[in-house]
Amino acid sequence: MEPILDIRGLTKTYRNGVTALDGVDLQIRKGEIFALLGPNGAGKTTLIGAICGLVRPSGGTICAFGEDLSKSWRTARRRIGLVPQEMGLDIFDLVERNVAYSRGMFGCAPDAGRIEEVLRSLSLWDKRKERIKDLSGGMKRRVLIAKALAHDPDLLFLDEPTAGVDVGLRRDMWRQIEALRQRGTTIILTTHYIEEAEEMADRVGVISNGRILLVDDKDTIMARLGRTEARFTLEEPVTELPEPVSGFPVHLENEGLTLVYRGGDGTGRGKREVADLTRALVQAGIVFEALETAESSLEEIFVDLVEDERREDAA
Ligand SMILES: Nc1ncnc2c1ncn2[C@@H]1O[C@H](COP(=O)(O)OP(=O)(O)OP(=O)(O)O)[C@@H](O)[C@H]1O
Repeated sequence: MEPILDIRGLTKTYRNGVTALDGVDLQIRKGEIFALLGPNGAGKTTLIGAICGLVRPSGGTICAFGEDLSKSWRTARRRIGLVPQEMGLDIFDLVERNVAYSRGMFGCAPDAGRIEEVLRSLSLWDKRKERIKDLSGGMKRRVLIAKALAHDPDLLFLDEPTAGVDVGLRRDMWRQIEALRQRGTTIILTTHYIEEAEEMADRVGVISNGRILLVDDKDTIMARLGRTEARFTLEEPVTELPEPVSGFPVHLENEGLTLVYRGGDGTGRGKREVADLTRALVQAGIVFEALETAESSLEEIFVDLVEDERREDAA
């Protein structure tokens, strides 16, 4: 299937010489939720800005809906929505009028029903006659989201939409995203809340230093890079590990009182090895009082990947 968004060799060097994008290749599938993860300054906002026409790329191509954006900018823009990180609202305007105006900006005919639907879904209906300046920070954020949805975009960008918002708004947000997914909207979001990416995204991309380090199905990433950690609290301190215990990926901590296993690959091998290790400990006469196990999260995978890349860059 042809991707809804096809980015090839995209580069961006700002006037101050900072290279924010360094040869980005990325294909987004129609209808998916794609989470773009990366540390501060990785290039996420620049990438979104380049696609949404806010940042002029230095090189490379962006095709959206099968057309080169540099040639068919106007038509593509109508089908793209953006919830930016920064507020850019006319604070003296009324909520409803501002959201309706946004729809018109994209060349769409007025549709009071759609505006009502959007406002209601974001709990803004009761505030529709208020001036934006009189709203709380979270409510202003809802207006930004409403503006991005007012023209029914096929491709929606959410640049850290839930940063600094309360739990209620975050829940509304994710409900809204789920409803958009049902309608077939393609969504690209950047987030620092990795548990949200874990929960919602179909695919995950990791960007660091303007380069895409990895793109894959979320489940594949978890399976390929996931790790199991098991910590055995021993009854007596141990100085040396006998065979076959020493054959497992284990080490001692806490002056020999804790035996730590780290291994597996997220396919269940880790859990099987921990079961084998438990038997090996019993056979070796090493008594343990407690056992804690944990599977690594997307967050740990992400941190490991970015740290690996930093080490490689430093070498
Ligand atoms: N207008 C600009 N002029 C010069 N440099 C810029 C500009 N905008 C961004 N940069 C630089 O480009 C790099 C990428 O920034 P960008 O905002 O795209 O990262 P980000 O991944 O969105 O970061 P964050 O998570 O902090 O929002 C950073 O080094 C940043 O300082």
